[in-house]
Amino acid sequence: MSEQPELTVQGWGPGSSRVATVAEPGDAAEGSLELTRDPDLATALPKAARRHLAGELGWEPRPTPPVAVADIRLAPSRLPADVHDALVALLGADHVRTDREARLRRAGGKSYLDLLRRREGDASDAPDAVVLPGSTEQTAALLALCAEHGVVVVPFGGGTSVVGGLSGMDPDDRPSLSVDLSRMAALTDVDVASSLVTAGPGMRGPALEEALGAHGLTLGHLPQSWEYATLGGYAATRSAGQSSTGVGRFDDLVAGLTLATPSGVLELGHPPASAAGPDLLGLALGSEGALGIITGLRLRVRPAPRARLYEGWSFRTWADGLAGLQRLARHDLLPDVVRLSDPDETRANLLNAGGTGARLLRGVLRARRRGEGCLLVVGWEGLPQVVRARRRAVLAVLREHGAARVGRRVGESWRRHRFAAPYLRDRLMDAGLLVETLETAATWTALPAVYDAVRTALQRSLGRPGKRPLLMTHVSHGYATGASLYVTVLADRDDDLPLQQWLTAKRAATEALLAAGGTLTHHHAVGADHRPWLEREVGPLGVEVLRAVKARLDPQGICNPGVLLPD
Ligand SMILES: Cc1cc2nc3c(=O)[nH]c(=O)nc-3n(C[C@H](O)[C@H](O)[C@H](O)COP(=O)(O)OP(=O)(O)OC[C@H]3O[C@@H](n4cnc5c(N)ncnc54)[C@H](O)[C@@H]3O)c2cc1C
Repeated sequence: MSEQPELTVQGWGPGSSRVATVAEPGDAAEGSLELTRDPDLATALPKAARRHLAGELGWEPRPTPPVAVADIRLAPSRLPADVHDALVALLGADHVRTDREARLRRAGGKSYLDLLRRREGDASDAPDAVVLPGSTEQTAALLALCAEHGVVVVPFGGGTSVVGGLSGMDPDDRPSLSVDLSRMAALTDVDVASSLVTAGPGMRGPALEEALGAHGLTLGHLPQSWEYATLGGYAATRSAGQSSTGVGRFDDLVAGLTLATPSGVLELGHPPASAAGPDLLGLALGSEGALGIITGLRLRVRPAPRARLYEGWSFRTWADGLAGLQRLARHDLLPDVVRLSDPDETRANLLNAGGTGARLLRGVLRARRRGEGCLLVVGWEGLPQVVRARRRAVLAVLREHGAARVGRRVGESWRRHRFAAPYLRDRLMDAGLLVETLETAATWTALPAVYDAVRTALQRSLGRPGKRPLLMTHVSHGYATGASLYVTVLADRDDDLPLQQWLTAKRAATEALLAAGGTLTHHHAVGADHRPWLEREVGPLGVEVLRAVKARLDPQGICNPGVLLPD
């Protein structure tokens, strides 16, 4: 694995045209996947897809490039000199940075709103300084120092938050530090017999998988942000990956962790299992830096898969697809990867894919006398005989629900391109588009209503005479009790009020999905953006309990005060 570059300030991937080489777990024998960052939309998106988008959205492609990075406005650092000197004494001068580049790179995350701000030249949410502790002890001392001086700390993992988790907002407007965890990024212990490993919070997915590969192990957590996101970030946001239906959400993969807080260090989690009171580990998972900083993780790993099989199926309708998945879920037959696209996403993906693969697929669908329908990608990983047996059990159920098999090429193509979409987003934003995603989860019973409610709300909010949004939805994580819904939204951008346009649409969608029985978030976390609705999910007493825990661990309220808890 080549060294992973830093994310560019205004988009996804590094600034250069060559993007990291991505070797997925188990890829060694087949060679690795290399993503390239297309310089413009014309090469990134096939002509048919551009035409389709323009027709669907009422969008006129137009150049809307970001301002030059050199022109991004950055206020002078407000870090008091005595705190700066104390930090240098604690961490060393190399690990306390107030330079423009360091601060800009840790300004906010990668939501559409974050990118809009950075593209418009606004970095008012940048930290006053960036510090890089190298151990739990240094992190604990750093927190004590910041608590004493009233300096806000915002843990920074990969910087891929899409819910404003790194905005550093503080009601008291105190100076803020971005605590970059990239120095704590090593695999420090491997216990093969117990399927447990210990790793630093700043380790990214590719580095972890490479290190585990040497021991014949894998974690198997593969969110779309896998190239950049970190283990600490996954735990702090309760992330879910593309194989989470099979391997579990990140929550399920954490056996224990170390949480440094201004009041001391907590060691949480006792594998394999414990009944010693309520599980305090659950308090740290999803705490988004508001209770302290995760400085180490014990993770549950598994043997690297010996076989991997991905394939595509086609349902005639969304309802058929949901019914098929529900049936599989109830009988504990769901594959490791399950991704059911609605008709709009299926059509867009077929156009976007272009090339021979997509032509072949369209041919297969025509031959089977179906429209584009709803594409289902399924994948199994593990021992060859187990993969074969699990697959056999699924095929019969899919066929009973009217699904037609469209082949392995489709599944393999999805697998190989599954990290590419964020690169395309930059190009779409360059051409005047609003591009954002949102997600929720609901029981199988409520899922159809949640789907309809979100679509209606977004269509109403973003529709204008001659213009309408394109809403592409998929189910990506299945449970016995329900599934997640993930919506990609494209619309012609309002060039005058772009932030307002999305804030209004997002508010409408959130109200609609909550009213229909969806959860506030399935895997992106609360951050700053979802804070106003947390009480709707956990109740007023639930918010009070969280506040009480925060008051005990962080009495000065310096730990990421802008996230999780409502004002
Ligand atoms: C293109 C794209 C695709 C994405 N795909 C997925 C996906 O498939 N699945 C998914 O779940 N999410 C996805 N996300 C969201 C994001 O990647 C996840 O939330 C991820 O877990 C964040 O990890 P990070 O290391 O980048 O954390 P950051 O963005 O750096 O931080 C996220 C939050 O956690 C806090 N934090 C970070 N590290 C620590 C720590 N060590 N201790 C305490 N708090 C900490 C931060 O302060 C912040 O509030 C995607 C985002 C993008 C931009």
